[in-house]
Amino acid sequence: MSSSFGARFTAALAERGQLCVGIDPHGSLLRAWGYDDDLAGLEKFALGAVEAVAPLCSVVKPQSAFYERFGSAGIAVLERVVAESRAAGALVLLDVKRGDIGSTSQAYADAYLDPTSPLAVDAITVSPYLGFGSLTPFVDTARRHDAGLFVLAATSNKEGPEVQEAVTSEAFGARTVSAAMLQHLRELNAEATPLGSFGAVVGATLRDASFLGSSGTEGGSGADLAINGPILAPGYGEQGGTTSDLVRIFGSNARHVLASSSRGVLRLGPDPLAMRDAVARANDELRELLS
Ligand SMILES: O=C(O)c1cc(=O)[nH]c(=O)n1[C@@H]1O[C@H](COP(=O)(O)O)[C@@H](O)[C@H]1O
Repeated sequence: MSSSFGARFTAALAERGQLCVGIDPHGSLLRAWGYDDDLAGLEKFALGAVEAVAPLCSVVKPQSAFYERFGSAGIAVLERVVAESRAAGALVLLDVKRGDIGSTSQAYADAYLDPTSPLAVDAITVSPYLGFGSLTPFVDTARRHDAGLFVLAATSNKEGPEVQEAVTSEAFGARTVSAAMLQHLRELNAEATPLGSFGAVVGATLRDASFLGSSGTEGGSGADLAINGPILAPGYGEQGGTTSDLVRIFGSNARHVLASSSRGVLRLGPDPLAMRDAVARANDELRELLS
């Protein structure tokens, strides 16, 4: 790879738009497409979705668990999803939400970020809740191989605030956990051009983004989300997040936001034209309102 993930991300969004489609083979969706919820169904569903949307999308995001449930044969399908998405010109963000003690994190980083690995992708999601420093092997490996990370900062689910809005002790800055994660990312991305490679996950569903502020009680969209890095906004579509929510939450940083929708697009299949049409319309709306 010749350029950093941040540079590839920036170019991909400029060329193809800000919608990411999640390739999440839910059993219920396989059945809705007329397939059995088995390995053959998984393969037809996942590769059909990739064939329909990957040529149009800047980024596709397969969620590993939906493939893992079929064991090694499911992982083999995931490998094909990765290869065929890349062949269609999309970046691949593998959603695995990994995070462990440092030495184990290194093994995860080798599995997903080293280009010689069978499951190597452009970027992965990681969880910082063993402490941001436990992600150091991911950061170093990503730098070495021009890959990217998306760190869970403020997730789209309603249970997240118990952990993410908690306020750290004075020793760690007396700010919300989410604000602390964003600060770490800001430091990792400092001075990168055109954009750093270390992204944040911030849900498109947040009703109040003020807890992302450095004080924990004020702030909000503008300065606090200026991490000079990519932002993944899941929860767009099926979970209720809209383009106007992205404008409200991300303010002037909205141009670095990748809005992610899985079921909202996939449930329009198996007709490829219906899925492509939904991607094109969402990208038009995002382009109009976010840039
Ligand atoms: O990291 C993620 O992708 C993620 C983070 C988050 O805060 N919320 C969230 O929904 N996700 C993932 O985004 C996808 C959302 O799917 P839909 O609700 O069907 O659009 C799923 O693959 C989730 O695992």
